[in-house]
Amino acid sequence: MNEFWQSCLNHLAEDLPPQQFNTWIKPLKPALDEDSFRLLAPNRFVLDWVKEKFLARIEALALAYFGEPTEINLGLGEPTFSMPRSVPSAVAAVIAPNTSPPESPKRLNPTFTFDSFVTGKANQLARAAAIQVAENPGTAYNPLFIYGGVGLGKTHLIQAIGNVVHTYNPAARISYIHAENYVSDVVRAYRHKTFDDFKRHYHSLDLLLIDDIQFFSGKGRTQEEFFYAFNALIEARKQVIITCDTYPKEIAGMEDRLKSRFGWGLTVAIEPPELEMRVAILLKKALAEGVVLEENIAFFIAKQVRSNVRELEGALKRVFAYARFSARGISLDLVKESLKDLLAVQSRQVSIENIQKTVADFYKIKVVEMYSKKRTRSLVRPRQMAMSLAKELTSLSLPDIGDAFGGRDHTTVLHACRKIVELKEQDAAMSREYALLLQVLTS
Ligand SMILES: Nc1ncnc2c1ncn2[C@@H]1O[C@H](COP(=O)(O)OP(=O)(O)OP(=O)(O)O)[C@@H](O)[C@H]1O
Repeated sequence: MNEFWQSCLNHLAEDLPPQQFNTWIKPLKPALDEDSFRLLAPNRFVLDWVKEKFLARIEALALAYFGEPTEINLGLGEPTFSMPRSVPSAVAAVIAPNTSPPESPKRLNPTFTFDSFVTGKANQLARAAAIQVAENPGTAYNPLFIYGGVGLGKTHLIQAIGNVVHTYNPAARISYIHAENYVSDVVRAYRHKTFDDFKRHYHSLDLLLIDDIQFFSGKGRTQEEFFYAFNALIEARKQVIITCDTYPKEIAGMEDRLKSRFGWGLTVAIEPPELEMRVAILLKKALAEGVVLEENIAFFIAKQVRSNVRELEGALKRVFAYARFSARGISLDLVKESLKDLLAVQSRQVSIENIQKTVADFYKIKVVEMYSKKRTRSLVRPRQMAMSLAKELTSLSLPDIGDAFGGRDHTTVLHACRKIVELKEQDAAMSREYALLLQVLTS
């Protein structure tokens, strides 16, 4: 069985993107039973995810290996994460009660909760990981690193963790800090020679939530201080949660030793919400203001505002304000009037030509190659990406899109859209590229 698992690991390491392999497959440990083959996951979160996404694949590998169907059972067992040597293994730690009086959670917004956070495909993994960490601070995933574009809910999610931890343990020392403020704290400590106080504060926390860490870029002294604080907290099994606009390895101007540490725990992405999720967010936000929004109106707004949730909220606020000032009810006409400027900008920006140009620039190919008949791999993928973005961002039909790509058939466009959905699910890099292009085109 051990030999099978080794061969299975080899296959999966080749098939899966490294991030997925390291997060989901590597922590599994084979357990030999009399008459069945069991894999032990370190926690329920990993167990459920593996069951849903990878079990069928592992069973297919078992069939190929043993030449007969082999049932694989999944169970819970000891974590097998290989943690850095200086870090104690992550087992059942709870936040230790403090001896000195608790600080109230710094700058936590009480409305940022898991309940008020709408879930969809774009953020379900990040939310599940956040819940896991909130329930097991310091032991589930440390650090938890959440990345994604602006206004997609990173701050909301990490503050929701802070709020849960505070509710479970009001004595926990929790600090939420935006990276820019952390930089200011370092500068202040430097000027007033108060690094001892600075260290005492940051090294004694139970939960550090640090937002938008890309702001540390190029700031050597800040990075050095953060390195010490990070090590001290992780070694003491205190939870660190970080958000960033990009994947750890891609943060420009960040020391390598920090980038590698950011990947020690779990790294999860938040992507721009899909249409139905945007509608759900609008309905929920409206309800929070005491307004029951009609679905067709929510769909209309959600179709126009695609870039991020902050903009979606902004559009909704504008509609509400317009309705109040003009003392009218919320109708489709009123929405169109109130969002007039925004709609004009959107329709100017997201033309199919714009999409083709942007995608061609991104992949460093010529725009004419979007229409050409050549089918080399280096052209096919960008073309499929552009078709899929055109489907999402314009109201053009499949045949119209096919026409705009050198007179291709609508089935080619459909195939492209499906292929991109599939690739986004399998390949983290692809998914990031898509999110990035979406954001560039709609911001
Ligand atoms: N899934 C969601 N459900 C409900 N509200 C959301 C969701 N995602 C984001 N929001 C709301 O959108 C607004 C912007 O979110 P937030 O500030 O968390 O984004 P961010 O990713 O941290 O952005 P930035 O990178 O600019 O800091 C907030 O008001 C937040 O409550």
